[in-house]
Amino acid sequence: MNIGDTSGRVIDVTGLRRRYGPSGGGRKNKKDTTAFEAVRGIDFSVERGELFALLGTNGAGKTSTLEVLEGLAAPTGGTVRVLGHNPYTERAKVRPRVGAMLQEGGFPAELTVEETVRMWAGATTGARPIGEALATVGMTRRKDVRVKQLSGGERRRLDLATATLGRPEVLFLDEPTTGLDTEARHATWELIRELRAGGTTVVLTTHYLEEAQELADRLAIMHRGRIATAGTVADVVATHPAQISFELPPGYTPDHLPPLAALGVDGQETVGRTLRLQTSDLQRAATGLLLWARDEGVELRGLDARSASLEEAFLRIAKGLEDK
Ligand SMILES: Nc1ncnc2c1ncn2[C@@H]1O[C@H](COP(=O)(O)OP(=O)(O)OP(=O)(O)O)[C@@H](O)[C@H]1O
Repeated sequence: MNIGDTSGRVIDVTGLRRRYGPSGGGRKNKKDTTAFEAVRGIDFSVERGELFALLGTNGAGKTSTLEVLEGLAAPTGGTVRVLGHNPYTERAKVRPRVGAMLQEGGFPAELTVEETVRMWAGATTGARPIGEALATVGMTRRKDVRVKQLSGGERRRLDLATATLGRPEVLFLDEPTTGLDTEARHATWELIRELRAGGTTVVLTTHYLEEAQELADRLAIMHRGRIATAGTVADVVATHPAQISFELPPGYTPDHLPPLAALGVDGQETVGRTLRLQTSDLQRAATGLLLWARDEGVELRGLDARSASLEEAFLRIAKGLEDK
């Protein structure tokens, strides 16, 4: 029995695979006999009202995943449920309840912004008023401009206006702020936060780690078709070491320091006079070093102690997997 979406889980992805080429979908070129598996068995779920971010290197498989969730492509393996339904075979049940902002909106170039939104509203169940849709994305003053005359950032805003027109329960955003200037990016974040506060479940892909850090309740980092790590920002960051760096005092070498392993230091490197220490116990290592410096009566110039950032975690994951 299909019970629809009564639980808190709005999206359920199990063992998802997507292949392009002869035995999958994708390329139309019949001479092309190469197959490529862009998504290689991934699992994740998204709870109602959550914002889930898919991060990853170029070509990691984010868009390929999102297209399956949006019902635009069938998986070549695994199962996907959106609001309790198969988004591909039961598209008619799912489509009215979701909004999608694709990487390329592809609106008719000759229509004005307002005409575009009106046309879209005609095909959207329970569309919000056109004026409101334009106002939310800050496009009211640009309503009479033709699509072909819009800047890249303005097109993204128009994409967002149409994606949110039907007040969707689930919103898919593929790189929503790519090409936006800083102000427009922050305005878009604000809008996404408002939608989320109103109960919309959001899945977004992004290349901006700051965006994921700002918005995501949970995230997954994809690399070459697989999920390398997933969790809250804090979970992902916690699996990577914190760093302490400082200049060695004049006349000192690393050998003068207290035994670093006993302070919880797992790794170290020296660049010129600067020593960089990695630790999974930042407080213990920092306290030990500071006490040592006080007892020695030396100054640790340029002292910097901080947890890993999402960016560092991301780079380590990408690099670590690249090396394998
Ligand atoms: N129609 C297609 N035919 C063949 N290969 C494809 C097709 N579309 C995508 N791919 C390949 O699948 C892989 C994943 O692409 P996808 O667009 O899902 O990655 P992505 O994580 O969204 O990347 P980006 O961040 O660069 O947008 C890439 O190697 C890409 O070249």
